[in-house]
Amino acid sequence: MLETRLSGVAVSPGRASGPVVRVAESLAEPPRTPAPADPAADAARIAPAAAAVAGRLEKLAAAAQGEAADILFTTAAMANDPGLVGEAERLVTVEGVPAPRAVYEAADGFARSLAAAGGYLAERVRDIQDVRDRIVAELLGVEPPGVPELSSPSVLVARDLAPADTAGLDPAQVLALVTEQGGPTSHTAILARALGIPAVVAVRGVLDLAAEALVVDGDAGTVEPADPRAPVVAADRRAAAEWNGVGATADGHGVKILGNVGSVADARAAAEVGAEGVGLFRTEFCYLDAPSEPSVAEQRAAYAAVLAPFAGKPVVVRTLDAGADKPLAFLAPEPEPNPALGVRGVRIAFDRPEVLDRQLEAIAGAAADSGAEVSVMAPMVATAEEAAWFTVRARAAGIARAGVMIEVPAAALAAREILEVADFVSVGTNDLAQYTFAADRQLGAVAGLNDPWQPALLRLIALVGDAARAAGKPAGVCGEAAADPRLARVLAGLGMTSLSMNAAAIRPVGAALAAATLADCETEARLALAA
Ligand SMILES: C=C(OP(=O)(O)O)C(=O)O
Ligand SMILES: [Mg+2]
Repeated sequence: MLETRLSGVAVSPGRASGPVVRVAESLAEPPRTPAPADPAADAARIAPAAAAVAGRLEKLAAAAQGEAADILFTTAAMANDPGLVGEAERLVTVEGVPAPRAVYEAADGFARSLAAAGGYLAERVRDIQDVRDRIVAELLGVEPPGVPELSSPSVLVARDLAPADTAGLDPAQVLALVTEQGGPTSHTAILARALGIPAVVAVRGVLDLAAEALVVDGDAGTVEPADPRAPVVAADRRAAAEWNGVGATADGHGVKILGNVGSVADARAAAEVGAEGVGLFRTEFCYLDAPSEPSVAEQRAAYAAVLAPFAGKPVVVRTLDAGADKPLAFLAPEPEPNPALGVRGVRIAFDRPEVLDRQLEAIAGAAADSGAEVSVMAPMVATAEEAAWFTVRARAAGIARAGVMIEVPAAALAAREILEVADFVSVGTNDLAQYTFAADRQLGAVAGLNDPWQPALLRLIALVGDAARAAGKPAGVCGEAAADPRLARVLAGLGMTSLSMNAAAIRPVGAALAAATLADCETEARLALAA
């Protein structure tokens, strides 16, 4: 066991320790060559590999409960499907394809048929891909990729995790999350915070650490080996700060304290700790796994459920921000060399306005159903023309208040013109930092640049604050910068009128603002701008 303490970037608070479970690397597509020397013998390996995978899944299913058990039993049955095994064997014996590749191709054929069938069957595509990867891994004698089923509370260690994997984690079983890559504003980090799982990202060398157990400090950003025999320690997830629930400075200057949400659980958590509304509802988080576009009725019901805890309160619903690190299967663009600079966010809507119009219709319906005071905003707007295009469409859908996010430097520089057409703006500091510093928010190696205290970023936010004051319209921050209690005061000093954050940050940020006057905030802002 190495006696090393490793450092990374703390992204989700809390301290926890326990046994390590590693997330296996994703498998490369198996090659079609060389052809097997003895096709009959190679084909004969497939059925036992499939049976072994099915057996393990059945064992997990027997230990699980409810929906998880049903899903595992169904997946086990897929692994043993004679159609799948038979087609893979045929590819080996008739076409001379090596067994791992044959399983890969046979499963993909099934996946395509399921996708074409649509509806419930299309939702099984991921399951068949999971089965495919497990059988291929079995044939290759390696660990299957993805997050393993956890039978007891564990610390997960991964190179990186997809947002869909993180969203599916069970906070009762995942004590903490450590990744070797990833940045503080990556969506995996955001989801870990929302789930209340302590997390440290960009921990160089953690994959080489041979420790059986780890202590993870999500406040200090450190990871160190623990005694594997020591009892498991789960983080205390209660927010401690005192706050009276009214977003304001000590001298009564109002700054709304709002929640960032992506699910019903997030919305309930934000309402419980006293969020005054929602400043960012990431609608795409509802559909990270969806194989096809949800209908208007489905979207309306999903959004209404998230809005329900905020009846009578302001809620900002962001239209789908698909692309880059949040791919949605039904809005996949043509392959691009630089997805973060490509067709993502509102840019997808320019090509496919009907998808946006259906979403706006669903949002208007959900507003009526829930009684929340709903506004909409568009992600990744770059110019005032784009802002005008969006607000016209939103109003045509019957949504009275329409704003845009400021997350591209060009939009911060054009904030005055944008506020001539939009009712409000909200600064997405995660992307604004990424694009200002040309530093990928998912990359641990450049995490230092994606630091919202950087004066260059704060100067852009100051421009937005000035434009909002001049226009007499609201400007908020809904990026992760708003969740830092000290930075929250700086943002208020720069003219931001609302701050939106994960549930765990609401009380500490509310308390930090209440402890300073507006003049204090402005002084802190001046110091930070000049740092
Ligand atoms: C809030 C933001 O949007 P997201 O993190 O979802 O990209 C942001 O970019 O700061
Ligand atoms: Mg963004």
